[in-house]
Amino acid sequence: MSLWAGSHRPGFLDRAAQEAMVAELRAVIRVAPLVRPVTGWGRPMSVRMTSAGRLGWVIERGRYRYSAVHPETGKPWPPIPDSVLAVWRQVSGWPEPPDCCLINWYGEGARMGLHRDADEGEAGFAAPVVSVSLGDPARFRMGGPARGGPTESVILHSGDVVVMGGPARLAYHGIDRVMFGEGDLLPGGGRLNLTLRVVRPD
Ligand SMILES: O=C(O)CCC(=O)C(=O)O
Ligand SMILES: [Fe+2]
Repeated sequence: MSLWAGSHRPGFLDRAAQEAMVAELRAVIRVAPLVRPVTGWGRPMSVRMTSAGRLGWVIERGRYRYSAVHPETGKPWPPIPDSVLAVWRQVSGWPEPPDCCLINWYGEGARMGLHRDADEGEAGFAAPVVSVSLGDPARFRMGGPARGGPTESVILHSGDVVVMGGPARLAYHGIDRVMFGEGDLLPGGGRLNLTLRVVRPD
């Protein structure tokens, strides 16, 4: 059976809900600016990132980790917007709120290579990762638990929600490409993606 069964919720957010969420995210980004993390290989990622919540995901001197403060401002992350927490409550099936809302910004040409979300600790893996897409459509690729296994892809549109839980929680996934400028939610084009995670470092 496909890992996709039941996990992709196309059109979960209507246009008004998407616009309201973007306004809340812009307020977050004003306080916690987007940064371009540099990988362990010394290469800047094409995606720009920031976070909301108790913890944010950062790369510090090539090491991936969760931090209580923004890497440039040194300040705590802003709270996760209510509209985002509402999505988590509706789809996660998890009794507690997420600790981290990672905010990814894809400009023209940005992509994300196949990876697993694997920095949340064993207890964190028990909860699903919930992803929200806003703006331009993108080709999302998902495989299995092993690198190099078979993959399938799907186009994620603005307002779509994906739940990566159970056997899919530690599956490889990534963004092949963004159809830059094909959406009409964000003036000037681009894609915002949110991933909500429960983080319980071992
Ligand atoms: O942009 C996406 O849809 C996926 C983002 C992602 O996999 C991540 O931030 O870990
Ligand atoms: Fe991911």
